[in-house]
Parts: sequence; C-alpha cells; structure tokens
Amino acid sequence: MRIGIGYDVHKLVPGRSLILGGVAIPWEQGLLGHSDADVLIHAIMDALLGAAALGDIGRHFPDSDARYKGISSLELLARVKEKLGSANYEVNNLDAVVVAQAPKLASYIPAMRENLARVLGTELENINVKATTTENLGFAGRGEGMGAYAVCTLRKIS
Ligand SMILES: Nc1ccn([C@@H]2O[C@H](COP(=O)(O)O)[C@@H](O)[C@H]2O)c(=O)n1
Ligand SMILES: C[C@@]1(CO)OP(=O)(O)OP(=O)(O)OC[C@H]1O
Repeated sequence: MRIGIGYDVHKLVPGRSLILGGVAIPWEQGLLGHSDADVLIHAIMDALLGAAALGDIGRHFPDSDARYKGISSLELLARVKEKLGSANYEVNNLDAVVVAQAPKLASYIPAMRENLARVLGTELENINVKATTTENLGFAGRGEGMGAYAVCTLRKIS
C-alpha cells in the first residue's frame, strides 16, 4: 500500500464559475486558475501522484501550457488515473476536505463523490469528501479563497 498527500489553494474572484469536485455550485464568486481551478480535484490529484511518486500536477500539466487553459479538472483527473494505471496502481481509498467559509457545500458532496468515483473507476465507499469553515479566520475565513487537503492510498494491480 502507498500513501499520498495533496494540498492546494485558489483565490476567489467575481466572474468565474465555482467548480468543486466537478460540480458547478451557484455562488457569487468562483476560483481563479489556468484550468477550471477545481481546488478539491487538484489536491486529490497531488495526493494520487504523490502516492505513486510521480511528482505533482504542475509537472504533468504546466500552467504555462495553453492546452490546459480552462480545462476541466475532471479531465485532468482522468489523465492522472491513466498514469497510475501505467505504473500499475489503482485507488484503494481517498479522503479530502475543502476549506471554505461559504457557500454551504454539504448538499453538493454526494455529486462530488459520484464524479470522483466514476472517473477513478472505484466504488463510492472508497471516496470521502468533507467541508469545513475556518470560523472566519485567515484567507478562507475572509472569503478570499478556498483550500483543500487530500490523502489517499493506492494498491498495486496484481
Ligand atoms: N463550506 C462548508 C463548510 C462546512 N460545511 C459543513 O458544516 C459543518 C460545520 O462546519 P464548521 O467549520 O463550523 O466545523 C461541517 O462539518 C460540514 O458538514 C459545509 O457544508 N460547507
Ligand atoms: C491545474 C493547472 C493546469 O495548468 O493549473 P491551475 O488551474 O492554475 O491550478 P494549480 O493548482 O495552480 O496547478 C497548476 C496546473 O497544473
């Protein structure tokens, strides 16, 4: 078994869609990035790549590369899954937490889990997503941005 950790932060700005776990969430601001800035999936991809000792998303999908401008992070996740498969790994389980003062994310989490399980080709029971505020403290608490942490385990495909 291999364990990996991922962390990412994106800034909240007006005029962008808020996409988390591949789910479009109605909100007055969205996350800024070269891709769709899905901070949850970015943390998850870094955890998956880390567990396989394959580096990080910036190495595989540089933000200087126009091919990734506006790309769906679900599509990037599918590519990470391919890379894991080529290295003979599959997802054992993953757990993640989105750090966001608002909006309330609980009702969107089932759809996020469905997206992640489908793209990673694993059962729903292997995927957990949580959300927390920071009790109004720090950049997330002030609504300046959102963060996400993820941990995962991978197993070798026999
Ligand atoms: N953006 C968020 C943040 C939190 N939740 C849910 O609320 C619970 C309490 O959050 P605290 O930060 O006050 O501990 C948390 O456990 C989540 O279930 C949410 O849905 N969306
Ligand atoms: C996802 C990528 C794709 O170019 O761009 P961003 O959306 O800017 O996200 P970041 O978390 O900064 O990671 C870098 C890139 O891999």
